[in-house]
Amino acid sequence: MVVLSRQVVNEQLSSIIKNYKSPSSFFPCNIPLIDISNPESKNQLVKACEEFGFFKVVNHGVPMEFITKLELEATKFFSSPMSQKEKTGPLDPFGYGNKKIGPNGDVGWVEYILLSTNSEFNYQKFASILGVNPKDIRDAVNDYVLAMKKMACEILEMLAEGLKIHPKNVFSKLLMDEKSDSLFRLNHYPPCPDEFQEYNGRNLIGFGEHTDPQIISLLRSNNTSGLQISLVDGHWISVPPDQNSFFINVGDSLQVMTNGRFKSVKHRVLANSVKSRLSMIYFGGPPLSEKIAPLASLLIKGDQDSLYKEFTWFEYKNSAYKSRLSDNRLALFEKVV
Ligand SMILES: C=C1C[C@]23C[C@H]1CC[C@H]2[C@@]12CCC[C@@](C)(C(=O)O1)[C@H]2[C@@H]3C(=O)O
Ligand SMILES: O=C(O)CCC(=O)C(=O)O
Ligand SMILES: [Fe+2]
Repeated sequence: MVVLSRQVVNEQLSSIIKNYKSPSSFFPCNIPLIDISNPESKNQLVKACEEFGFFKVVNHGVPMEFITKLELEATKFFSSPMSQKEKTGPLDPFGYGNKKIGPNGDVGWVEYILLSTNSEFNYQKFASILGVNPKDIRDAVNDYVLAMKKMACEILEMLAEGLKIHPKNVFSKLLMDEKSDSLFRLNHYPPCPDEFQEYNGRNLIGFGEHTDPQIISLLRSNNTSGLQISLVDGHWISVPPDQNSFFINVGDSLQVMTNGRFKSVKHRVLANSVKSRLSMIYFGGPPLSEKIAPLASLLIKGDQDSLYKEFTWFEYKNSAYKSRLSDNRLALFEKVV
């Protein structure tokens, strides 16, 4: 990162700290660990989505080469001068972002690249500014995103089978659709200097608490800690990093499609004082026109009413972009009983 004047940094920090609400407590907890190469793990997957909305996946079959190649390109990008990185922005809504998250005043100790997996993002511009071979970064993102889509679909099909829903592609077809509104994000959390870490005697927020609006998110990070998930009782637990595994979380849309049976997990990232954290996240989303509603088969079986009003992904996304990061975005769409 470029060296900023102390005044600028202090202003940004006090803004980040102002947004910091809940105290950080660390509870030992076993995060579900799932071997997706074993077809028997379907029930475990369902249980993890019901209890936590979060789990760790091993034996994922994603070639290590895809991961390391993208990590290398991302590291090159984030270590280039700020003036160059800023040329790839501003976020519109895709491109480079620094400290500002979303359009409504949220901030964090993070810089990132946000891409649509479909739109023709201008890799050429991106790469020529960096002075790297455009093909390298484009290929690295494409290979990686394709592998994420495949894994996300495998997991969603196992979940449908675990829930005994037919056909098993009810969820995965939304990601397979050529109009699927999926995103890809590279987050870089620079080490946060000690004197700032201890500011107010609290940990600084890298990425504030939120739920992901999409169907499912697949996260891979380097070996730096920081990610925390919130348990139903409101306690935060730290997720030990593991660069060889993937962390999956249920998004708001999947919570709705399962009529609240699966939980969209609240999560956040704390800044680390020593090491930088690099994470790559694939957000699997439906086409804009898709109606997001509980699956009929889940309602009939349980003889239950839908907990949610009807809405399309377009409507939900618009509403999400009007919200603050920590807002309960689904609240607006819950039926009042
Ligand atoms: C305040 C914000 C910032 C949002 C939109 C809105 C509410 C939720 C945020 C996220 C969270 C998940 C990834 C992301 C890309 C998404 O789809 O929703 C984020 C997006 C952004 O970082 O722009
Ligand atoms: O960067 C991370 O580790 C998680 C960030 C996150 O939750 C997000 O971008 O939605
Ligand atoms: Fe997230």
